[in-house]
Amino acid sequence: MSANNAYEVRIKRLPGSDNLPLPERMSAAAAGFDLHAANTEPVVLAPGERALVPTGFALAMPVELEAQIRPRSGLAYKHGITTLNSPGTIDADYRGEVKVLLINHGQEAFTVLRGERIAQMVFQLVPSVRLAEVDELDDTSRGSGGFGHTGLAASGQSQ
Ligand SMILES: O=c1ccn([C@H]2C[C@H](O)[C@@H](COP(=O)(O)OP(=O)(O)OP(=O)(O)O)O2)c(=O)[nH]1
Ligand SMILES: [Mg+2]
Repeated sequence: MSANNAYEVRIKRLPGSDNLPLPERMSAAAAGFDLHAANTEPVVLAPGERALVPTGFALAMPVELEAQIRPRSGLAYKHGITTLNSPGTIDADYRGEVKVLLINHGQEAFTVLRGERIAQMVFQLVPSVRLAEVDELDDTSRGSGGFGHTGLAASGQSQ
């Protein structure tokens, strides 16, 4: 953390993206930085189609962080445009261009124009974890029940 209590994430504009805004928070306490599309030509997504849209930047963040690429609800609600691999994962050691995998779940074709805010990037802490292999796991009341298991005994129907 830096002096003002913020993690410093380095961001580098890639060639050709000088005139694009960097990712930006649209309100003071927004969780996400909106990402601008860096495609030079319009990208047309027919219903059901997907495309990897460039953003024009690369990152170097502290190892304890990841960045998640999440959909914008407005695009999802109005046009059925979302991120296919939601949330996308940007690893701390990734130095390539951040890209957004969009899919059109709507009924109409959608055109992605350069500069448009297509998704948002949320930074998250990733705890340091080490897997320890064992022969037996401790018991719990849930045990191996899952996938709608709770409530089955009472109603005969999962919820
Ligand atoms: O929405 C995304 C998801 C991933 N990436 C980049 C950053 C990430 O660090 C890398 C790998 O992503 P992921 O681990 O999700 O993909 P993979 O299919 O497992 O590829 P790899 O074998 O390269 O890890 O691709 C993006 O730019 N946008
Ligand atoms: Mg991977």
